[in-house]
Amino acid sequence: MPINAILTDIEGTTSAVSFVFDVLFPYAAAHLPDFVREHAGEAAVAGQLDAVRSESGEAQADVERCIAILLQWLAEDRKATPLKALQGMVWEQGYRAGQLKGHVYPDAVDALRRWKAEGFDLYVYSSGSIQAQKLIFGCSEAGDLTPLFSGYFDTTSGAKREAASYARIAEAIGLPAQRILFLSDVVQELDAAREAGLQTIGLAREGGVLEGHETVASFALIDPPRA
Ligand SMILES: CSCCC(=O)C(=O)COP(=O)(O)O
Ligand SMILES: [Mg+2]
Repeated sequence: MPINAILTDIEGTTSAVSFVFDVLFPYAAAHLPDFVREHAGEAAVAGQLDAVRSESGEAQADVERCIAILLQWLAEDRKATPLKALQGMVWEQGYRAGQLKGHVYPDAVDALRRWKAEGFDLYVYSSGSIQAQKLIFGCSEAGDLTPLFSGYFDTTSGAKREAASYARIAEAIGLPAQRILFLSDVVQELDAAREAGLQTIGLAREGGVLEGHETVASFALIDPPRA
């Protein structure tokens, strides 16, 4: 079945896991506490702190307690939407200051450019917030890659291991699910996407197989089904 659109994960797929774990997460851990203290009175941050209170079940948590909860979630790599939103805000400062540059594998850059030129519509689905997605591609080592993408999806569309999230995304894209190819390095995400009807290819950059899915080590080896 030919596809019209490609939906890609970021961490472990277009970009190195080590960039997220060794650069982005430590940057957030170092700067998030002061960022939250400085901006806690502003609506965008205050709203996320309310979401932290709600998701943690600690309705009375003050700003310092919210920071402690956020740092705990960060250490656990919990894909909590308020943490992800605040990380995006903190990383924005790092990218704007030139302290961060987004890592995107050269094979991913080449393939995304080629697929876009061929007429495929490209989308991103990551647990990182949409702001964080635009930053990693917009301030990447390969320059501004955001003109390649037609849309971005994050955990506000649902969790990445749930089929309903992919059904929601297909509806938002406006294509039948089977016309969308999803790329990821996590088998549970590929399983969920397939359950929703999307086509799937796994990325195993260190080699190996993502059980039940066609698996490649590089975007250079992906040949999207064409009409
Ligand atoms: C948008 S870059 C930061 C990635 C991130 O915060 C994360 O949790 C990775 O999630 P993914 O769904 O891309 O594996
Ligand atoms: Mg991933």
